[in-house]
Amino acid sequence: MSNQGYDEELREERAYVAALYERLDRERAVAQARYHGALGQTALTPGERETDVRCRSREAARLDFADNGLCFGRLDALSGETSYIGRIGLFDAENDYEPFLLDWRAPAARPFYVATAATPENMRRRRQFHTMGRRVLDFTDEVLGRPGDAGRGDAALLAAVNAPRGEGMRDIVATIQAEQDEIIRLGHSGVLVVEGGPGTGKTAVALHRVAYLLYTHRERMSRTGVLVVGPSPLFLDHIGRVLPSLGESDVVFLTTGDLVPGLSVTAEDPPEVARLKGSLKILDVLDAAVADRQRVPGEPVPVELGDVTVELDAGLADEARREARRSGLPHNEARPIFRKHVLALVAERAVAKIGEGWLTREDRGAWADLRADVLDELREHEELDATLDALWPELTPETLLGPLYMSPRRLEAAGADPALFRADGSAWTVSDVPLLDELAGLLGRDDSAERVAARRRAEEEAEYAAGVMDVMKLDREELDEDVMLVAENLLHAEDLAERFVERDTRDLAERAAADRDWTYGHVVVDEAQELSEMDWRALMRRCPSRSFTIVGDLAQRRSAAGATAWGPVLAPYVGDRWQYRELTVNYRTPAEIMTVAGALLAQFAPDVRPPESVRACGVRPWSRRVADGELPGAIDDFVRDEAGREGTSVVIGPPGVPGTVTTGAAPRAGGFATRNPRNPWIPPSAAKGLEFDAVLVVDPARILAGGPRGAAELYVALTRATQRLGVLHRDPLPAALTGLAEAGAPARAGHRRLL
Ligand SMILES: Nc1ncnc2c1ncn2[C@@H]1O[C@H](COP(=O)(O)OP(=O)(O)OP(=O)(O)O)[C@@H](O)[C@H]1O
Repeated sequence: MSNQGYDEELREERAYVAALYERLDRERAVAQARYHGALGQTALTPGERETDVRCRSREAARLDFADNGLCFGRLDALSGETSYIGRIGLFDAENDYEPFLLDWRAPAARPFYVATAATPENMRRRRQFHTMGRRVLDFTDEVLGRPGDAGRGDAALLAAVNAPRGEGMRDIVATIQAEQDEIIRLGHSGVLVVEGGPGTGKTAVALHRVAYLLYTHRERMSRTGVLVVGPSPLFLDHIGRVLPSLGESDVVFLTTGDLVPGLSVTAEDPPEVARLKGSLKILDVLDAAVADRQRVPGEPVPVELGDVTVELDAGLADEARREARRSGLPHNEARPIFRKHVLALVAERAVAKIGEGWLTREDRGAWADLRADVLDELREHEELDATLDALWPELTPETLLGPLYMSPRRLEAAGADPALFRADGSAWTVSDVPLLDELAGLLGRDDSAERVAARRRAEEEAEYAAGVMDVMKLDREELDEDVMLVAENLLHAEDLAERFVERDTRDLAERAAADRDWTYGHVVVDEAQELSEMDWRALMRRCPSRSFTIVGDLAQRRSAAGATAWGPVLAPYVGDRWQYRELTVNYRTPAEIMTVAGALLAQFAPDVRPPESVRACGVRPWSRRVADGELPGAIDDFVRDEAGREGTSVVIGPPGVPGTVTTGAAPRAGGFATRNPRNPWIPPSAAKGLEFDAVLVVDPARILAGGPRGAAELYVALTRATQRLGVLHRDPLPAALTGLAEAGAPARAGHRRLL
């Protein structure tokens, strides 16, 4: 295209995109007006109004988000048809809803992502816009279907992956690659496992798949919501803006430590303990621990009644216990059965003793009367009540698990490994969370008292509503026609009562996160290699439809309880009915850094192929040996150097070093990094899933030696950088890292320019 032709087309594209923004503004004004109208709505019940307001506000927010990069490309078909592709769809209401702009998720937009020179999908040309704010700066074209032409032109992709990183992850709608698009739009509704090395876009793909599923199954998904599970609060924060930027909000973000409502746990157990707790074998321990809390008295317990004293002994309690267990109900729900049986058996003994010499069972009526009297007395018997509580206590997951850990006797009785002992029972760790979740089911809830109270409340409300109806009838003549109609339509006082009951006005994400029994329409599991068998069990419970996108990389696994293969982890829930896809291109780490990380990978996981970097950056990663006393100054140099550059940076050091934050906690300034809060020192575990423009890895040999999965931790640390990697080491450099360029001490006054 000649310069003049290009300029002419650019002018036309700018005009078209400007017109799209005008249309967007008009739609926004309408959405805003609808939102304000919903707020002022008086004809609806409070619950209906709340729903209406939420729906309108979501629509307004969706249009607001679309403002940023509204239209990013254009497709020209062989047929001569032209489509513009963007974040949302905009349609011509006056012309049969012809699209002005196609939503990236619409089927017709698919060729934009997958068409290549070799398989043009009936397309002639793909055009990508480079925009700033609302303005199209320029565009690049690819002519499709001409043999010999290069594949997809990567100018837009390279610009995106080279751009300095800012606050958190960005969406990739403008540059989704064909191998990613195939996964995002995959029709399979069951379990999908996506594996790929560091930086291959697993997280990005999983999040865009969520947006796609919400688009294609909007009705079902927005009722149930989607759960995204990530490795740490820091990671969830990092990815938190991607879905809102795609206009999606019905998504709950949790770590496995947050799965039980009311708890938010980040502490970890030592690897061996985590492995024990993470194995499905722990289920037998939990069963036995619950059974161990259903006891019989060691010595007979005297029960003193007005006329007689009888004994509650082991035989009697055991009979009641067997009866309660036979019910198959969870512990707390079987409790009333146990109590009822003990009372009945004690009452029988008491009646037999009181009636000794004058009353036999043949005198049925008199026996029954006396038994009823004795039962009344037993029900009010406080000491017996306390004994029954001790024999079959009401338990919560916490009051079962905490005392279990604190008692070597209880651990032994439950067949547990003594390594599970801990002095503070309630010092919960992330490995305890699925156990607490399991126990919630095993223990159940004795809600008989609540049910009686709820029935009473419902009766009171119905009574109140009946009173209202009476008043309405009395005032008939004074009511205007509309109200009369409403009144006539009220068939039952119960219906009216229901309208007085306060509606739950929290949005879906809040309701779902607070409800252990909530079941989601789809679950995304990120860094899935870290999850234990027990974590999977807790997650599967939350999605009975087994609709999962699972993304991970077995080579990056650090948890001793994590997965070593996907099949065995999934088999108990879906057999072999799951799909597997692989991502192979690294969009984060430049080739120079990946070569170093790849050498390490070849040592600890020789069968795994490192992903291929999409670009090189022309800068060799470096290393420098420092003495103990030099380390703080060398870190300072890095911090100072990076402070003068655009983008983000981090110092990753071995865990356990003073100033290192613990796994999962938000990074805070600490240790050597105190002088620049932009450069916190975090352990490799906390860096999982994150990325930074520049990374300084400290003491790699100590990271390697730091635990059974030290090599995987170092691999994670090395692959966080998008541009620059430096390594400071006090011990000799691990053999795998000898590919790093050796750097001398920088001149104090200047910047190190090796980076
Ligand atoms: N198609 C794309 N266009 C632009 N950027 C992309 C694309 N795919 C991935 N990226 C970018 O590559 C980086 C790595 O992506 P992501 O974090 O999803 O990788 P990952 O496979 O989850 O990595 P890890 O296993 O290390 O956590 C992100 O900055 C992401 O935005």
